[in-house]
This record gives sequence, C-alpha cells and structure tokens, in this order.
Amino acid sequence: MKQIRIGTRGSKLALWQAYYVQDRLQAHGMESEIVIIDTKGDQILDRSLSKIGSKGVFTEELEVKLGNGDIDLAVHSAKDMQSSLDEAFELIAFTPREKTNDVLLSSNKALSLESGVPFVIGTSSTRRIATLKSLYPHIKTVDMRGNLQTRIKKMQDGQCDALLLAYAGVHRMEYDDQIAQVLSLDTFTPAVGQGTIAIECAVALEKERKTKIKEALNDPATETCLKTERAFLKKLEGGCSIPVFGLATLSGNQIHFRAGIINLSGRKSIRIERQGPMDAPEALGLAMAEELLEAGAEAILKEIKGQL
Ligand SMILES: NCc1[nH]cc(CCC(=O)O)c1CC(=O)O
Repeated sequence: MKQIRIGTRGSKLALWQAYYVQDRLQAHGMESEIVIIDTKGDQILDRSLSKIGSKGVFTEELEVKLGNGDIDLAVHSAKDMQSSLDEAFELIAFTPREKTNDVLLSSNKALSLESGVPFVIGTSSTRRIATLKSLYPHIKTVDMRGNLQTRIKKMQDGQCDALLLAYAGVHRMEYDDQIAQVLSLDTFTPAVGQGTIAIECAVALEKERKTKIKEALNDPATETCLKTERAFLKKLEGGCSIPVFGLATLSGNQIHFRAGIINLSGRKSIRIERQGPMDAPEALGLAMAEELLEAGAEAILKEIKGQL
C-alpha cells in the first residue's frame, strides 16, 4: 500500500499524537509520513477561543488538505473537534483513551483547591473558570492560551501560581512531576472527548485504506463513549468554548454517562447521570441532551451566547 500521509498541527502535543499514530500504523505494517499544517488556532494566541469563534479553528486547514488528497488522515485531540463535521469528512477512529481527569499543575506541589488559601490559576477554559467560581470562589483566574510549554513558561514567569489542564496533555508532555492535584471527575467533569485522539478522513478516501487505518487505530470501547458524548454535544450545539461537559464510561454492557452545563458565573449548573445500552450510544447522548435542555440548559445556553 502507498504511504499514508498523516496531517497534524505543529505543537509538541499535536506531534506527540501524530508520532503515536505513526507508531500504531507501523505496527500494523503501514508506512507513513507526517505533514505539519498550521491552523488559525495556532496563529491567534492573543484572544480566547470563545472570541475567535470556536468552530473549526484547529481543523479547517487540515480539512482543506484532506479534501484535496494532500493528506490521508488528520490527527486531532478529540476535544478540539467541533460536534458537526462537514458532510465530506468523518471521524473514523478514536484511540484508547488516557485518564480523562483535569489536573492542577504547579511548581508548588503543596497547592490545593480545598485548602482555602487564595491563589491564581491560569486558564481560558470557560468550563474550568465557571467550575472554579462555583466551588472555589477564593481562587482567581487569569486568561492563558498557547501550547502547554508556553503556559508553563508563563507560570514560571509569575503570571499565575498554577494551571488547570487535562491530565492527558500533561502526561504526554511529561510534566507529571508538577501535578499538585488530580481533580475529581464529578466536580471537574471533563469536556467531551478529553483524553482521546480522533482520526479524521475524507469520506471519499479509498475504502480499503480507510478500513486498514481504522483497524490499526480504533479502540471500540473509546469509540462507543465518544459517540455518546458527541451526540450529546451536537444536540446542545456546544463548541469547545461553551461550558458543557460530558463523560461516558463503560461498565459491563452499559454506558454510564454523566453530563451537564454550568453558566459563566458558576451560579447555575445542571448535572445528569444516566445509563444506556452499549449498542445505542447516540440515543443515550441525544436523550441526555434533551433532558438537560428541558431541565434548564436551554436558558443557560441562551444566556451564555449573549455573553461570549
Ligand atoms: N483545549 C486544548 C486542548 N485540547 C486537548 C488538550 C489536552 C489533551 C486531550 O484532552 O486530548 C488540551 C489542553 C488542555 O485542555 O489542557
């Protein structure tokens, strides 16, 4: 088979993901080449994602190259993928998921959210900021974007005392020794897709190639969870800038799904937990979204869209 061309963003975390994909393909007898592609999300660093307009900021340029056949697959953090893709593209695989928790990262390992001692956290995530406001009002936040290495540098320069990040990225970039706290999945329920890598292809990609790529990379359990979460997100029309969260896990042949929404001040939040059969992930995700919308998420979403 002709070499597979892997498209990726150029950040260290993106490249880690691309090399991981390359290794898996190699293990399945497929040679590949990595093609680095710059995206709007990498270029605009002085504005928060919620202000750029989250849709496709990390994906648009990759999709252009998928569309014209310059690359065969695009590697993404599943969390960065908008919930609705253009009809010419599809997600064909999700890699085995890393631990999905958020972590508190600091050079001062004694820091703790529960201690009651005030400190400053650098984060631009609306979900994390709202959750902090709600549960830990003594914590201040400052806006912080850029790749992991840039943020850690800013922390070391004194712009904040700690960062609030996904464990997956921290672990992949080998900053485990700076983890002060691993946060609970019930309080800091992660964003949809956190911790897994999504593989995007053009629908038009040759069938045999697609099948082989999927065989090499897809983890069926993760795929089921991601289908649940993404169906949920799609119904809520939440891009990555909306403080919506959702985590599906499997137990036996059931999907356990906890999900919710929090308003920007952190004063209103709605959480739901439900189970559903493993063979109908989208139905569970959709039902949860509908239940949440009826329980008040509709009003919260409207309020948030007026504020961002
Ligand atoms: N929002 C950016 C982003 N997209 C994916 C990850 C981390 C790795 C992952 O969850 O796949 C991060 C950084 C973070 O939230 O800490």
